[in-house]
Amino acid sequence: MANERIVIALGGNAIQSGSATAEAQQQALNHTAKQLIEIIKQGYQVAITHGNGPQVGNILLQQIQSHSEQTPAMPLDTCGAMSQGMIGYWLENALYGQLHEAGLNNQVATVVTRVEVDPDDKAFQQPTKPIGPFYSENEAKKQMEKNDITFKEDAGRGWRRVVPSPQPLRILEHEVIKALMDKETIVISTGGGGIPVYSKNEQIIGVEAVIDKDFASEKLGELIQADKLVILTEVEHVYVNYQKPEQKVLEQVTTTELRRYAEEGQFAAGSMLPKIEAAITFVESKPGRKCMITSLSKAAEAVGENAGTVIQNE
Ligand SMILES: Nc1ncnc2c1ncn2[C@@H]1O[C@H](COP(=O)(O)OP(=O)(O)O)[C@@H](O)[C@H]1O
Ligand SMILES: NC(=O)OP(=O)(O)O
Repeated sequence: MANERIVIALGGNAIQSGSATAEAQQQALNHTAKQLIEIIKQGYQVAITHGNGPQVGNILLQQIQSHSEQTPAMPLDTCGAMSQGMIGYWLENALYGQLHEAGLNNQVATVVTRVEVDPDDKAFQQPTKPIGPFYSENEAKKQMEKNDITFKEDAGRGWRRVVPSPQPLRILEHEVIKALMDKETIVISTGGGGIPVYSKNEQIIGVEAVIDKDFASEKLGELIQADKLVILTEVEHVYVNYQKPEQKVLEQVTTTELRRYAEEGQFAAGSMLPKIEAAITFVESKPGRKCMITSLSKAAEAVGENAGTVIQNE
């Protein structure tokens, strides 16, 4: 519906669906932009957020591999900022072409976004967020012995480096994002969950972590007074008994039902569970708010509640 404000959170496959080359990722984003245009055409004010797990991990690895006195390695928060700039740049280019083709004249802007976290968040004691490439168990264990870093198995897909993932508390740039949206600008922000920072003695200090982009997108949705949060991922729907013979699709579901399913352990930690938690928090933050979880190809239909899993209050 025209003039409704939505946050669209792009999952990993919207950016990298195969090779990690710049060319391949830009190609994936061209396809993504095409789908996003179908939503923009409907007249929504759109804020786009995105993940950065593969990209920030690769940037960090490049820092470590080419570290020297002349080319010192950058810390993880700075790598997060680099990933926001890189993906934002690619997506701006992709949207520019697609907007032009559709005869739309919206401006697009990427906002480097800092997100405040608690430096004492218990997440710093236990890294959980997978980033970068996948390794065999052997290779991961060798690297763990050599360096002071942690690897974990990631959803049956291989081993990945894990880093702390604190909760987002406040988005420092949310007023800027809102002001740009008021002027019909399509805003790309809060990339990779935002750059984790904390404040001390009036100073902003970056911390080495990667925030979950679904939690940060939810926070953004509340702060910019969005009507809908649209979480795009690989699957068209959320399911109960996922990948079991008795798998059941969820089309329209209330937060009460979702909470019950979550308690039953229906949603995998680190993949679907954060999306479910973000959806519940967003929908319950204000009457009338809705969240859709679906695939990129169903995004435009899901916004109109004609596809995907639609989560709402009773
Ligand atoms: N109950 C469930 N219903 C649907 N998908 C699920 C469920 N539990 C786990 N998943 C998995 O979660 C994945 C989405 O998480 P992930 O790949 O981490 O997200 P992102 O797209 O943000 O990178 C889906 O592709 C699916 O494989
Ligand atoms: N930061 C973040 O949540 O990235 P992914 O969605 O790519 O894991």
